[in-house]
Amino acid sequence: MALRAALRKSCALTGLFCQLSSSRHGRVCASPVLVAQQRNSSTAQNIKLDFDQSTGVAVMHMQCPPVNALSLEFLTEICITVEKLEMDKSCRGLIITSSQPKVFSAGLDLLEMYETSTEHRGEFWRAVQEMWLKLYSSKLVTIAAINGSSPAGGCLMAMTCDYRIMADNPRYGIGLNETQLGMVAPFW
Ligand SMILES: CCCCCCCCCCCCC/C=C/C(=O)SCCNC(=O)CCNC(=O)[C@H](O)C(C)(C)COP(=O)(O)OP(=O)(O)OC[C@H]1O[C@@H](n2cnc3c(N)ncnc32)[C@H](O)[C@@H]1OP(=O)(O)O
Repeated sequence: MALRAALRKSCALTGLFCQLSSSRHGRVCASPVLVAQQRNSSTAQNIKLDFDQSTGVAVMHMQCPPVNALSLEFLTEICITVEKLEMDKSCRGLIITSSQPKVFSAGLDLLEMYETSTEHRGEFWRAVQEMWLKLYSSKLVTIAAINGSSPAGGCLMAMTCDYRIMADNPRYGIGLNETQLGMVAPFW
């Protein structure tokens, strides 16, 4: 409850709620650094992280153009970001959202599965597993602020958060479409 009260007070979250409600109708892996300041912001390759120490709430903006497709590198970056936040005792909550217009995440990066080696696909699917397990088992309160379409792996990511809030726009879809794609998630 205390955290939720803090969340309500958070300017970051207020901004996000405004954003959500008003919207009706070759990569290098780098990790963000948290420094002890009242409010700080850091940018990695595909993630912009805003952390407000007074509320303990971090906002992770996914900015992996064009559609936040979850590549091996991006999945790794997400995991490292969550791990770093978990190690910071002043961080209690994490909001995940997108900087890309109209899309929260297009799900798994299809190019990781097309004409790649068996070894690569194994590594990729293990990273998928690690990402959702990390979010699902995180001690942080996690919220997906879904400000765009979120098919397949994007939906998985949202499902593994504690709470989901989605922009009210009929153009934004969410759900698992693996059957349509003829895809079966492998044994890990
Ligand atoms: C809580 C417990 C949980 C337990 C869970 C247990 C485990 C369960 C296992 C679950 C397994 C999950 C498996 C997941 C699989 C996947 O995620 S496969 C990927 C599926 N994704 C899609 O089918 C999405 C396809 N994309 C779209 O529908 C649209 O692109 C969009 C996201 C709605 C955006 O539309 P729009 O804004 O019109 O952009 P586009 O022009 O369509 O696309 C822009 C460029 O982006 C490229 N792109 C789109 N999606 C992907 C992708 N997924 N990977 C790679 N690239 C993608 C697209 O090709 C365009 O590229 P260019 O043509 O070069 O511009």
